[in-house]
Amino acid sequence: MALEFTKMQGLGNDFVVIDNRAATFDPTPGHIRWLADRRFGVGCDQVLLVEAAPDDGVDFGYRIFNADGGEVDQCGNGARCFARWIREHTDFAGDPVRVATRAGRMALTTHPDGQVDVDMGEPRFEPAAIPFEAPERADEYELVLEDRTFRIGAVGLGNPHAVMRVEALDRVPVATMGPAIQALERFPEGVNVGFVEAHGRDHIRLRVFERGSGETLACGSGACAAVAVGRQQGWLDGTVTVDLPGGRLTIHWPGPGSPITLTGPAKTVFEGRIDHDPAV
Ligand SMILES: N[C@@H](CCC[C@H](N)C(=O)O)C(=O)O
Repeated sequence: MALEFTKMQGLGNDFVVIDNRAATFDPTPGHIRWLADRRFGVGCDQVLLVEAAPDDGVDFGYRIFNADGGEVDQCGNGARCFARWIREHTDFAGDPVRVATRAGRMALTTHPDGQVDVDMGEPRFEPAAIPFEAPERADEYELVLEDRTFRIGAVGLGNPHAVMRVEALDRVPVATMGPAIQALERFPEGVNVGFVEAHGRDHIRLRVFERGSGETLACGSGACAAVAVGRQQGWLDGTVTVDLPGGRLTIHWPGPGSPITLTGPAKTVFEGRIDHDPAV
């Protein structure tokens, strides 16, 4: 088996994108881990499949796999790359591009300057919708890690997020705290963990330790999660500039009852073809 792919990135969160509209690729977790492997495969944080539309209400289907092989429901930076891939590889001219994911439907709007807007739907704060184990919905929850208590916000963006506000982002041990929070049984489907340093009401710095991929240079749904939690807790406004290690996103959330949108770049790095490793 040989696979044609496009390598793409959104602020350094990188993707192997495969045209699967003809449904010829039925990946196992082993296939995904091989494609995502930076030494034995292509290398990426997530593998994205472009699929045929499952019904008349959308233009395409969109499947997402983390580097560890697990299929997940949402990827904001991936959605921007997905929209750019559609513009570069098909003659589809509809605007926005409407896609179906396991998390629901998304609308993706491409701009001539390379920026893409993603409608990520309404943030969900009910614990069952995240999912997160808590006796009742709250703006803040306490988490105990090795006898220390930390305060987090929890939110669902089609995928689960924990958000911790910190004073000094560069001093946070993201590589150990991220996995420790992910391992808590209170997140039955795992969680993406964001650490946020606020600079006023309209600007934050953010690092995200992603479920299934580790710390990435940027996480679109994580940026939406950080802004949704900050707005819900009352320390952020409705339009926020988010600086991640890989670059800048703009997030807009008017508040409850409205969808949250993210805007940022998406780029093709190269096109390639990889022969199937018979050991996979
Ligand atoms: N990088 C993504 C999120 C990808 C999925 C995530 N790791 C999960 O398991 O939910 C983004 O930009 O949103």
